[in-house]
Amino acid sequence: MPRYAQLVLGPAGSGKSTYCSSMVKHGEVIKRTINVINLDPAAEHFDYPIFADIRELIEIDDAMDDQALRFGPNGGLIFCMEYFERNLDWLHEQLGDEEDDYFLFDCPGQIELYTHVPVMRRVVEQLQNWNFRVCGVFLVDAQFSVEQSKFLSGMLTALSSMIQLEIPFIHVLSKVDLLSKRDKKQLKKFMDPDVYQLANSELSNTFHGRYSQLNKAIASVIYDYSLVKFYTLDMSKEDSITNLLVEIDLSIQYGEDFDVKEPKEIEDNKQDDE
Ligand SMILES: Nc1nc2c(ncn2[C@@H]2O[C@H](COP(=O)(O)OP(=O)(O)OP(=O)(O)O)[C@@H](O)[C@H]2O)c(=O)[nH]1
Ligand SMILES: [Mg+2]
Repeated sequence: MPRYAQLVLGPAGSGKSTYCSSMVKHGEVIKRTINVINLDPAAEHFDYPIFADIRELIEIDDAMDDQALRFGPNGGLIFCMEYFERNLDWLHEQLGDEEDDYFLFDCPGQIELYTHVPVMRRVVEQLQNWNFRVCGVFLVDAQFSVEQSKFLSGMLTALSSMIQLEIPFIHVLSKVDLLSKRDKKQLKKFMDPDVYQLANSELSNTFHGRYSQLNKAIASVIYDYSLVKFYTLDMSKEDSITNLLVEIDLSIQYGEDFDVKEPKEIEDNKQDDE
């Protein structure tokens, strides 16, 4: 039987840890045990119970305080993640070997880890070798996505991570509860976007004329892949989390291998007949 994992990715502050905590709470409501593993060596506070924590293996201060290494925060993070990559046995041990387990990996916010450093790719490959079905949940703060050019930029980052990791991706615009009515309306237009139309809608004075050519060229890359579609997430609404989890479950075929359980009444009737 497979196990399931969501890699929770996205830029710094996009709401990854908050998402993990909300998913754990939602899991309690729907009677699904969801375990969270912290993969951020620089993380400090958690609102969720930690199943395993990379900081037990290595933490950011180990790389920054070491007199021989003397890394800053970003170099230190890459060093820690490369150390983690060389010690994936630690992760294997933490994961144990229960069937049907469901894990969320709360990842660091440094975007280069998904776009061009191979660490996360190796983690994905290893999880797949351990019989995990893995999907990426890529969060982008909705507040930075209500302008066309910023939305395109978010899409591009998501797309390059998706290409690098080669797993099903669910793209999420987070923190929708913080948007004004007007911004929510604007965002709706982007949800299943015609990217050409998006790029064309920039203003057309001289600067914007050239800028819009660039946006159009970028839009055509996204359109050619036709892979990036965003879902919105409003943590204040249970439906929003429910709908998102349905999409994620579909992407990793969660539950497809479960035994079909008969409704309790049918089982009780059967027992009565015997
Ligand atoms: N209103 C609102 N605030 C949110 C939401 N998600 C996250 N936040 C807030 O945004 C800030 C950053 O959230 P985190 O969950 O720590 O973001 P992160 O992506 O884990 O950040 P890093 O791990 O530092 O990259 C916190 O102050 C959260 O309370 C949301 O859906 N709604
Ligand atoms: Mg976090």
